[in-house]
Amino acid sequence: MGIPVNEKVSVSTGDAPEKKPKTRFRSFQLGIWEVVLPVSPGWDLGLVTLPTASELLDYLSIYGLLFRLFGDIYALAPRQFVLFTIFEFAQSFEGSINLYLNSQILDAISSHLKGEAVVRSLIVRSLASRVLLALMLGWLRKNCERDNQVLKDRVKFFFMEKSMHTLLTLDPTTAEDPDVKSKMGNASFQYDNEVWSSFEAIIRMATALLKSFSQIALAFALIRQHASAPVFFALCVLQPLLGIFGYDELWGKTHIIFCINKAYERLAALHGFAYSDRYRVDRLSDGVAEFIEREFKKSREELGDVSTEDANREWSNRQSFVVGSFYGLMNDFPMIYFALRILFSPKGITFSSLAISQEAASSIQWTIYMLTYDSKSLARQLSSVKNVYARFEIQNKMKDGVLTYPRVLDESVKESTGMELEFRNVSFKYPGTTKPVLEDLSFKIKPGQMVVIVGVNGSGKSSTIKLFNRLYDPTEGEILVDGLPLTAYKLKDVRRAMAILRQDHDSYPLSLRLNVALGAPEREMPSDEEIQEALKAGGADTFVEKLPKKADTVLDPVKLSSVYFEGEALEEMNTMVEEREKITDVSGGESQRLAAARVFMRLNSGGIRFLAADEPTSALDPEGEFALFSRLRQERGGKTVVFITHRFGHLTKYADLILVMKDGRLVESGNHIELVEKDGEYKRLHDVQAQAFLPTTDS
Ligand SMILES: Nc1ncnc2c1ncn2[C@@H]1O[C@H](COP(=O)(O)OP(=O)(O)OP(=O)(O)O)[C@@H](O)[C@H]1O
Repeated sequence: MGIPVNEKVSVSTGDAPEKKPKTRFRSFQLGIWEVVLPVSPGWDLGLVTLPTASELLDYLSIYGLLFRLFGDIYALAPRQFVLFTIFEFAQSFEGSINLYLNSQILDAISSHLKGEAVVRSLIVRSLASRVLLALMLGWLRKNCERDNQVLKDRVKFFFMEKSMHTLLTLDPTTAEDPDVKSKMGNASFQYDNEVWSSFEAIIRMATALLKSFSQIALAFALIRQHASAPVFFALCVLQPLLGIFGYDELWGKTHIIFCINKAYERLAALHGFAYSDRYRVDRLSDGVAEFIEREFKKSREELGDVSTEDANREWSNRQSFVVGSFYGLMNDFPMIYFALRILFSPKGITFSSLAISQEAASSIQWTIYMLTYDSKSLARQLSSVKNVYARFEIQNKMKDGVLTYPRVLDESVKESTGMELEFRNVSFKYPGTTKPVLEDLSFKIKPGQMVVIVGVNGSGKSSTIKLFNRLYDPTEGEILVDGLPLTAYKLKDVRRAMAILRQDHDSYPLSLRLNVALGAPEREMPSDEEIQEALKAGGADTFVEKLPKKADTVLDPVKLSSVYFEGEALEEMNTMVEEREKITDVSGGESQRLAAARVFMRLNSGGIRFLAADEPTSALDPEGEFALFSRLRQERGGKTVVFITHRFGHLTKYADLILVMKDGRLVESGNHIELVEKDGEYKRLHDVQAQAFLPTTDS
């Protein structure tokens, strides 16, 4: 292991230096790359790093998890679990049985070569046993396949469902916590089965160990009469053992590789620009293509003959040829030893002892390699299992209330008049930020009122709406709903009584029908008529009608196809994939109409006492905007309604209350007439809009 040139050692400060132990890094230059590696507190042996005491303790706690893991998997499919484990362990004896049978055949061949009598039945029995064993294991393997698949899928979906449940119930503050984020990880639907991979790796390691030990034990039993056997074994394991100390590859280590050659970076960027579909139109305009070619040539010249070999290979190239040759020669030590024995002391060496020793020794070599390679990945996989289980323990930071909502204490009051909402000196900062986005906000919205919140960009309007349904809790102050603290109610109940059309709405990667049906998630699938009604109310019916699959269109289908193209069928196959996985583009306005349809579905499902619409018309044409506002206003009956809009001309004249926000504060409140008379922020915003419609005085 050579010490790299240009090595620098640095210490990371991290985000919270007082909490995390500081990591030391070493960095050095390899060709056009800078490689940064953490300096491990353990003893770095090249291929493996011996763990520190605290890491050892950590491993022990991880191994405690195995009982839970095995218990859970057993409970999911007891029969399949038992079959899988028995089969895997049974396979580990295959090697030793074969070794034993081989030794019998080799002994017979050896006797034959020495001109001694051969026991034919022994050879036949050994050969037949080998064939029988291969057939039996093949048959078992085939029959276990289905059971293994069942076990694997049950494990996959069990942990997937549990992880999804955690994810779906996280409040935004908890979800944004870096620790929670790292526990949740990035899941891929098709390939993510980390728990199964870990389980398989554990079993694989255990069976490999068993296999090697049984082979070694048998080999010793078979050749123990030869004094040379222990020396021979020692030579066989020398190579892999020394390999642990001397093997020095970059890929097995934690590292970052940065490119530090500006010309190479520019070449990569220009190449990306030339190949990306995204810039096709730009490339064709204004002579951009020639510019790219010219710059590419210039950067190529600037790069010169500097090696652009990847960093992993550059790393390996550093090893001296003497060390490399020595490791190569170590592979042949056993053979060299036998050759020398034949030259100087041939007594006791037989043909079969040589072959059996060689076979057992290669098994030891393989086990050592496997243990060194797999132990690292096993530790990683076990810590990912630990992560999976830690996910299920994540507690939401936001505490749920206990009161049901609505509080129908008086049975005579059946009809809802809407929700009463009061902010008392509310201030709010987003988690992880220092600047309050809302400051000392106090207002009261009476049941059934129609309220419009106005203010310039960034004044805090959307943040206020996020506090209404407890996406976040205020950092200071209190919000009351129907006279009681919002935090006292069951979150689910309060959210169920609200319909919110958010500004940053999105279309879901599901069919348009489901996009709308999700407005009323408690219900069974709504009928076609109900979906149509909601689409119509949201103004989305016309564009949905024009789509070939109408409400069954999936805007952005999940890509599960995998294709390998070769030869003439290429074009047709391309078309087949495109047809199946075609993305249906909708405009911003159409997507907004779809979100509105979802909210109408929610309103139609009943029980809604509060409706908020945060700039629901920003992408709509004026006609669409007017129609949507009119339909939303019609929904007022029995509800408190809050609108946020920059184009408030349609609305403020109907509003019972207008809240004017600026820099996170409430600067004015009242109705349209009162606020115009006040001649303040509202009047200013109002006049800017009115100005656009006045005749221009320019000549
Ligand atoms: N998730 C977030 N994390 C941190 N800061 C945020 C977050 N969302 C909004 N902000 C900040 O909070 C402030 C108020 O934003 P908010 O969206 O509430 O304003 P707004 O009045 O609705 O603006 P607009 O009219 O542009 O929609 C802004 O400075 C914004 O950058």
